[in-house]
Amino acid sequence: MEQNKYLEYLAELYPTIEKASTEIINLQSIINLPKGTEHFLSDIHGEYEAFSHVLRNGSGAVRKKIDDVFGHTLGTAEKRSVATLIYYPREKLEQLRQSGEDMQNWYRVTLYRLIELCRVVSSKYTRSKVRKALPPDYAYVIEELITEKPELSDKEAYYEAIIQTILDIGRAEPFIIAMAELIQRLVVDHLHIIGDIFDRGPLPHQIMDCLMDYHSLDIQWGNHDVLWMGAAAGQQACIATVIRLCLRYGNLDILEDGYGINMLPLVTFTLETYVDDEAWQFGIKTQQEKADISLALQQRMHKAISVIQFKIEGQLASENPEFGMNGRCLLDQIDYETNQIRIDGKQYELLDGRFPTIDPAEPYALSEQEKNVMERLTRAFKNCEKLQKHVKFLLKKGSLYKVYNGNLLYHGCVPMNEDGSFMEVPVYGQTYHGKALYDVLEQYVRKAFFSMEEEEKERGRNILWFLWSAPGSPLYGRSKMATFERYLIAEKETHQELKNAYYQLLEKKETAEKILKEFGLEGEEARIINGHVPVHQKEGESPVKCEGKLLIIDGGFSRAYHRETGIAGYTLIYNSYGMSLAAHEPFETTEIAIQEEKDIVSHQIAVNYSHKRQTVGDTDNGKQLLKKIGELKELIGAYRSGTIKERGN
Ligand SMILES: O=P(O)(O)OC[C@H]1O[C@](O)(COP(=O)(O)O)[C@@H](O)[C@@H]1O
Ligand SMILES: [Mn+2]
Repeated sequence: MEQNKYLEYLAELYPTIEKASTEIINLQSIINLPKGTEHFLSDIHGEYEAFSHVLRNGSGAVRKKIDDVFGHTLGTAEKRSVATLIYYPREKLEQLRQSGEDMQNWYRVTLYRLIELCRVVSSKYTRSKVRKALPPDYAYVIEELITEKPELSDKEAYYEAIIQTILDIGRAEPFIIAMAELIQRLVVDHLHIIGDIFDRGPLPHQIMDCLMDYHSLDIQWGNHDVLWMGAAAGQQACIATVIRLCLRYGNLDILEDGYGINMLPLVTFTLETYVDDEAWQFGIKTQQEKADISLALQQRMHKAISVIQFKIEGQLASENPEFGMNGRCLLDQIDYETNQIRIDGKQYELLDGRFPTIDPAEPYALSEQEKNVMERLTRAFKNCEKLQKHVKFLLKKGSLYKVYNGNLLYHGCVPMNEDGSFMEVPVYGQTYHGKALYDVLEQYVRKAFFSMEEEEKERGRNILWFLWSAPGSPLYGRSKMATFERYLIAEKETHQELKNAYYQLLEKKETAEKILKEFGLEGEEARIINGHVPVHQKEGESPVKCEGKLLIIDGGFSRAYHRETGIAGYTLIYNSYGMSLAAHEPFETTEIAIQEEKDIVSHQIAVNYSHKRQTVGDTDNGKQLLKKIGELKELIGAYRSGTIKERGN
């Protein structure tokens, strides 16, 4: 009965045997095309320029196409020039014009080369998909140029006539730009962002704008992303932490200029409360003078907001004991007379004991002024249109994990015990592990934004904070976040954030197999793609774990971590021949990338490679299409057997 209803519904869309048959033929031809290229990036951390570069070069995928097409006919330098032109067409054209190049000749040669490339990169897609990707102004001409025309007897003359016209009417440059952008667009079919778009670097808002324009993507939230989502939802510990991190990295511009969130409430409060406090322990990492807020003042604001954060976090940790964050309740362990603190039974000297807003009798209570500051900031975050737009997008395209074409994608870990069993994590009165833990946490994230019940909304907001830094958080996966200790205690032993057992267990293949099974994946080809932890290439660490079943691709975009990792990091490409990791050199600036024609992909590591190309039929989308073909065949059967009548005229 149900099936019949479905066929009736399908009959509305394909009212005749002929229409249903045509659709089957169309779908079948898509299924036989090579699988589209997937591109995986993670841990971008506000580094817009480096991110944008890697997006443009497709982690080496554009260069690979250039090699395929121009193999021995172009030298390395020329290929590099073509690559830079495709990444930065406008800038490259400008540079050439100034260098005194014979432009007419260069236009002609370049147009031929780009057409050649466009033909190859578009051959993987159906005409209709390519058509949708074409820039409207040039759609018709480009389609003419890149489509094979066996019926033409003198193809050369035909193409030459079109190119000559483009040159004659002075449209070579916009045409070159359109072609370059089209190549970029077609080389990567789908993008995966495995978390941590925000914090540390200066331009996360521009990354978000760029992602919002991208043709096809999904996002697995990282702990830094949920932190910003929490702030947007009005969760005050998240708001304080977001501001603290912006101050720590000299990134107030993100808030003030990027999002238009005014820091005046915090500035006035700091000026009144921390007047003669140098706040030495709260230095700014990437020092940026701002016209209106001096470094000295930023440092004090940094202290002011940190103290607010410690207070709010202490309250939350004791109101939610099951979050396992009692270790964050440190303010009541301080002896305010002697400036000592007790942690795990040991006394430590505090590096800074001046806390003008802390009442030792009630150390977690915000002072009246602090309350006022937080109320104003909360309003500003909640009313910030741009931030709300970005977070809506994160909710729409994002999730805590994703199963895509046989791979499992997540930012942090699946919390485990040392014996390899999944860790039970309590969430509001019930415990969960593995996939169920991920699912319940994601539900709460969505409740924070969409629930109609204030209590559930509040729980959801607090889960965003939990996800940021709790030991049971799959996005964080460390025993504690030692923020207080790092600022205020010299002894390094207190700074230790122990990684969840997962990270040790990664050396064994069974770990990955167990996790994949938990998420419904099996077989040789299934893999976990993970972000979050930098790979220490300098010390010989490999991004390939669990005998190839798990790949850690911390993109290492974060400049602050280059010293530690030795290279900028890894990204991943999964095309129809298999998967390969791209290792990146640190990115300097866009200007240098253009001037010196630098690509920053240092080498590629094949993870698995096969000469038999995977087709769309092997992908999730392909399986859907195959299902649809099956249904259409049934529909045709129903037409033929007379159970369903053809309709229309
Ligand atoms: O380098 P910073 O700014 O001190 O940040 C360190 C903090 O960031 C964290 O590493 C979390 O960020 P990641 O998700 O990027 O690892 C914490 O574990 C640590 O306390
Ligand atoms: Mn992270």
